[in-house]
Amino acid sequence: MEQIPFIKMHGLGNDFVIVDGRDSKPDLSVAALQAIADRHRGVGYDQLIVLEPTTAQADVFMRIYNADGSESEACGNATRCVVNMLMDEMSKEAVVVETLAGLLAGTKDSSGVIVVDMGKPALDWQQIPLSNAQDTAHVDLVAGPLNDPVAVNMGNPHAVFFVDDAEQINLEKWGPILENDRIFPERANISVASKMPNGDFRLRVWERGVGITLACGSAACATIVAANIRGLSGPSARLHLNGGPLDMRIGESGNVFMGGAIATAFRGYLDPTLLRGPANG
Ligand SMILES: N[C@H](CCC[C@H](N)C(=O)O)C(=O)O
Repeated sequence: MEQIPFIKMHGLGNDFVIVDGRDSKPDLSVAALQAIADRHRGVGYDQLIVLEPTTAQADVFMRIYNADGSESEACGNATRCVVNMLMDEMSKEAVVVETLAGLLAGTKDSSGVIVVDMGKPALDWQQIPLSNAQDTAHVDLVAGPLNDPVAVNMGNPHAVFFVDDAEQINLEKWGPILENDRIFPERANISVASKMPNGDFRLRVWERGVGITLACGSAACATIVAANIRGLSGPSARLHLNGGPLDMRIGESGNVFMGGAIATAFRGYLDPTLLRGPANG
């Protein structure tokens, strides 16, 4: 029976099963991805990451699956985990990760924090994508207490709603409704953000294909971009996610940089029964 080794890492509790497919690519069906994601019967993850060989000017290609088995183009927290892993493995000071969204460079800052360059946001309505022509700085979308989001593509689609108090929003209710709104033909990651008295932001995220997570790096990128567009912040801010803080900065080039904690939780093997899909009962 095939034994697939994995490493479990997380960025602020946004957790990843990372499989090294650089020598041989694992064959993971949607059923297997969902079975592995099950936190009771499987391993549990927000995203499953497969490292693959790269042909570009990069050190690795990173494929990203959500817990529902769908594929995503970008994942900020997993990029930081993979950068850290490859810096150790390759004894490099900086690592370039290729994703469906492009090449992302990561390195360690002077205090040991992994910082990745998440690239430039895309802000045209076709690039989000939205289903019709809209000003992405003020999207015509309402759900309960939420309205007037900023839409940002950071490789993947995001909608950011600024509210008085993000804690008060019933994200379990409105997240899935907005994720699947017809205005988002590829669905979207849904963020609610509120500015704190000290100029930081509180950010809660309903992730496309997952649900509420403890942190979402690409949503943090979308939020600093959205806050900057709305004049709510300058080019940098600290965002407080459920799992902890991310330090965000829009560089002079327009690229978005993100730094924060990551950790390795454990290593193991995917049980072959999981690879066949969900167990009965
Ligand atoms: N947790 C990830 C985002 C996953 C995005 C995914 N949910 C999607 O775009 O479908 C992050 O740190 O950026």
